[in-house]
Amino acid sequence: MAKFRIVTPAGASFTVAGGGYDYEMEALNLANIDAEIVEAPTDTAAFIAAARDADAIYAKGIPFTAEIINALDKCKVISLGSVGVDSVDVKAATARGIPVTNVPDTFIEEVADHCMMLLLATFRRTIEQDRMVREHRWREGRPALLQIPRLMGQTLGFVSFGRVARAVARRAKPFGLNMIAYDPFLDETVMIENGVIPATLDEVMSRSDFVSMHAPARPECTGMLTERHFKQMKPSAIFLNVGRGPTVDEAALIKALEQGWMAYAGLDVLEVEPPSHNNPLLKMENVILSAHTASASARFDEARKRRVGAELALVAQNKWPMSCVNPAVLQTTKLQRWQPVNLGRGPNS
Ligand SMILES: NC(=O)c1ccc[n+]([C@@H]2O[C@H](COP(=O)([O-])OP(=O)(O)OC[C@H]3O[C@@H](n4cnc5c(N)ncnc54)[C@H](O)[C@@H]3O)[C@@H](O)[C@H]2O)c1
Ligand SMILES: O=C(O)[C@H](O)COP(=O)(O)O
Repeated sequence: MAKFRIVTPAGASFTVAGGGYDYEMEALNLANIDAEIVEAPTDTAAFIAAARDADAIYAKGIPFTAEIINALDKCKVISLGSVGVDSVDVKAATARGIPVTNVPDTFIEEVADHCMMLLLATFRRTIEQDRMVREHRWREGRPALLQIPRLMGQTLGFVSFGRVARAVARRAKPFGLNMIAYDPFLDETVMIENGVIPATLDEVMSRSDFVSMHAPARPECTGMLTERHFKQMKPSAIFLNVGRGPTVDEAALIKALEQGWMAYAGLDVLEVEPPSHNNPLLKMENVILSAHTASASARFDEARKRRVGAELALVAQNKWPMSCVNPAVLQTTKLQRWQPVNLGRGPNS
């Protein structure tokens, strides 16, 4: 019998250490799948030539456009090792009846930790304090620090209240933060059960001391927060983003920080990554940045690779994958439903 052929872009290994160990292949081997993972050139034409007869695509490194997806003759699944599915044209995959999988549960806790780190570091002015000591300006900045309010009783507002935001809310609760959230696709009872009061987007922007952005990079969320929204913020408020850069109009965010419409920002994600040398955010004192590394931990690389391997193994056995972002297509594939079934994050991810 022919091997189950998985095609992936060459050299697109993940940046955080996995020791180069083939966890995906181990997962496939454990399921007794006779599979091969073939690395294909990243140039579109060459990739298509190599991937045309693939049984599965392991998507990473390059954008999976409609051009690539429409050229796949017998692909049964496109699997991603990330939560965000913005690198795949899911609409095109759905039109071709190809399920797209992601890794929704593997590193939520790390991202939530990172968000809390940015919240505390921006609020308590960690970078300035560190610099003050190293530059022998012991307690020089103290008058400014004495303006910092008490964290307890401040309001944390979430834009989108998915898995990461809920994990942040669990961490923020013992700090005594009041919490509100805007999420048009989520049942309000989920917010209430998580200690968060449902609100409109305008209320989140205007009432929060921290606005934490978690919207997915769906086309309708691109540039979702604009100048109008930033103008609504309290001048003392802090903006956090561990979601996706393009969900924010970055020029408007820069203007807001320059004009004092808000006080500070903590950003793990940017509109263009890595940023250009002349991105003004890189020079701003009231910004803390990280390099889209919120998910990084010793566990994350292994966990997401094992999960990708498990999804590919299921499809190789003609079974439904566990986390499908376009679950409607499963009904039309030849893949079999099995128990327990988790339809994943559904159409709003
Ligand atoms: N910085 C990182 O390393 C990192 C790590 C993980 C996830 N992410 C990003 O964070 C995003 C959120 O992750 P998650 O695990 O919480 O996702 P999730 O799918 O659990 O939650 C997404 C939420 O967004 C809501 N939503 C959908 N469309 C919306 C809209 N138009 N307006 C407002 N809300 C809308 C959904 O109802 C859902 O509750 C991901 O899409 C991913 O891009 C970044
Ligand atoms: O969406 C995610 O899972 C994180 O942002 C990490 O994604 P990446 O590995 O594609 O950067």
